[in-house]
Amino acid sequence: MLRIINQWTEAQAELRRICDRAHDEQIFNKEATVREVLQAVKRKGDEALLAYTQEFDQQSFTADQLRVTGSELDAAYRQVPDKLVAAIRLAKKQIEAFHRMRVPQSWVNFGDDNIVLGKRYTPVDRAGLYVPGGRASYPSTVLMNAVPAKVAEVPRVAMVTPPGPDGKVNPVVLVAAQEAGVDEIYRVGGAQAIAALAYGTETVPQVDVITGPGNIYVMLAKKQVYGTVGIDSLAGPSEVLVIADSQADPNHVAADLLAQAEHDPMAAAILITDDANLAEKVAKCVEEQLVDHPRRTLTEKAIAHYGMAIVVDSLEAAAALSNEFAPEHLELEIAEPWDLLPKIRHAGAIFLGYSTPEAVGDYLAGPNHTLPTSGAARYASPLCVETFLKHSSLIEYSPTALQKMAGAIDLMTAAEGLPSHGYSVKVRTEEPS
Ligand SMILES: NC(=O)c1ccc[n+]([C@@H]2O[C@H](COP(=O)([O-])OP(=O)(O)OC[C@H]3O[C@@H](n4cnc5c(N)ncnc54)[C@H](O)[C@@H]3O)[C@@H](O)[C@H]2O)c1
Ligand SMILES: N[C@H](CO)Cc1c[nH]c[nH+]1
Ligand SMILES: [Zn+2]
Repeated sequence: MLRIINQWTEAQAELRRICDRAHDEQIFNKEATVREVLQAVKRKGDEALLAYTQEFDQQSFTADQLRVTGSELDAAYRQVPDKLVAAIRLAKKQIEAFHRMRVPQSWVNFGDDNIVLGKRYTPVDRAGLYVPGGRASYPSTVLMNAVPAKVAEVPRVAMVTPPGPDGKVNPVVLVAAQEAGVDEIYRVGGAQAIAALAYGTETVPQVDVITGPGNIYVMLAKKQVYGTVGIDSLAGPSEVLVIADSQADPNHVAADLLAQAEHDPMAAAILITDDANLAEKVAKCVEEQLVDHPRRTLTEKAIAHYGMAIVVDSLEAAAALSNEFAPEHLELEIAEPWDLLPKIRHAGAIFLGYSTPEAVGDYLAGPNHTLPTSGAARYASPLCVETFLKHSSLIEYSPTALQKMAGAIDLMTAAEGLPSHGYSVKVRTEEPS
C-alpha cells in the first residue's frame, strides 16, 4: 500500500530515511562484504573472481570461459527479432545524437606578451562498463554507457555483466554491445566485476574509469575503488519523484511510480502533490496495477519500504521537498512544468509534462539514463562524454611574460618557504652576478 503523508516534518524525515537507504547502518555489513570481495580479487585475480561468481551467481566457470566468444556474439543476432534490433538501432542513433551535441573541445587562448593558455581534452585509455543483470537485463544500459565512451573515442572499451541462470549473457545485451562498438565482454557481475576492472586480473583488463549503474553491491564497490580508478557517479538503486497537480492522471502517475519500483526492492518511488484527492487515487491505482504484476513481490517491497505519497500546500512546497531529496529522476506532471523548473535545484533527469513518462528517457530520448542516486544529484551529474575525458592545462610563457611575473612569483615562493620554486624563475630572469 502506498503510504500517504500529510505532515511536513514527517515527510522531511521520511525523505531523509529513503535518501540515506544506501548509506545507513544496515548497509555496513554489505560494505564489509564488498571490501572483502575487492581485496580477494585484488590479491588472487581470476581465482577469486571465479569463486565469487560461483557464490553469488551460482555459475561455475573456468577463466577462459569468462570472456564472451565471437560465436556467441554472432549467435545473438540470430536470437533477437529484427524489430528489436531496429529499436536498439533507433535508440543508439538518438543517444549518440544527444551525446554528440556539445562534446568539449580543446582550446587555446593567446594573451598579452605571448602567453598561451588552454585546455587539451584526451580520452582515458581504457573504460570498463558495468551493465546490470541480476533482476533484469539492460540492453538500454549498454547503449547509455558505450555510446558516450565511443563518442569520447576511448580506444578500449570493456564491458562486464552478470551471467544469466544458464551461464550465458542475454543475447539482446550482446546485440546492443555490438551495435555500440564494445570491444570485449566478460560474464561477471557484482562487486567482483568492479574489482576485476579496477585492479585487473589475468583475464579482465584493468581500466582507468568504471561507469554504469548497479545494485547496492555494485554501487558500494564503485565507491570503494574510486581513486584507484575514476567512476561516473554513485548510480545505485533507482528512484523517481513525481510532482503532480490535480490535473494529472492518477493511473499514469501510478504506472510511473511502479516503473521505478520494479527495478529493485531498494528502488524508491515518491509522489508529491498539492491535491489530497490525487494522492488517494494514485494509491488506489498502485494497488490495482500490482494485482497481476509479473514482478509483484519485488515491486511491492520497494513500494512498502521506499514508496509514499506526500500531500503539500503548493507546488513550490513540492519543489522544496524534492530539492531536499535530490532525486535521480524527477517528473513534473503538472500543467506548467517550465514555470516550476526554476525552483528545481537538484535532480539527475527532469521529465516535463503529462506526456513524458520516465521510460522515454530510460530507453531512447537521448540523454543518459545512468544517473546519480541516494542524494548524489546534489553534486553529481548524469553519465556523459566528459565522464570518459579528462583535460590537461596548457601553459606557455615567453621570456617577456616570465620577466613580468617574476616579482609576484618570488614573493609567493618566499611566503610558502619554497626556495627552489623561486630559484627556478630567478635563474631564467636575473642576470648572473
Ligand atoms: N541509477 C541508474 O542510473 C540505474 C540505471 C539502471 C539500473 N539501475 C539499478 O541497477 C540495479 C540492477 O540490479 P540487479 O540486482 O538487477 O543487477 P546487478 O548486476 O546490479 O547486480 C547483480 C549482482 O549482484 C551481486 N549480488 C547479488 N546478491 C549479492 C549478495 N548477497 N552478496 C554479494 N553480491 C551479491 C551478484 O554478483 C550479481 O551478479 C537496480 O538497483 C536498478 O535500480 C540504476
Ligand atoms: N530507470 C533506470 C535508471 O534508474 C534505467 C532503465 C533501464 N531500463 C529501464 N530503466
Ligand atoms: Zn527504469
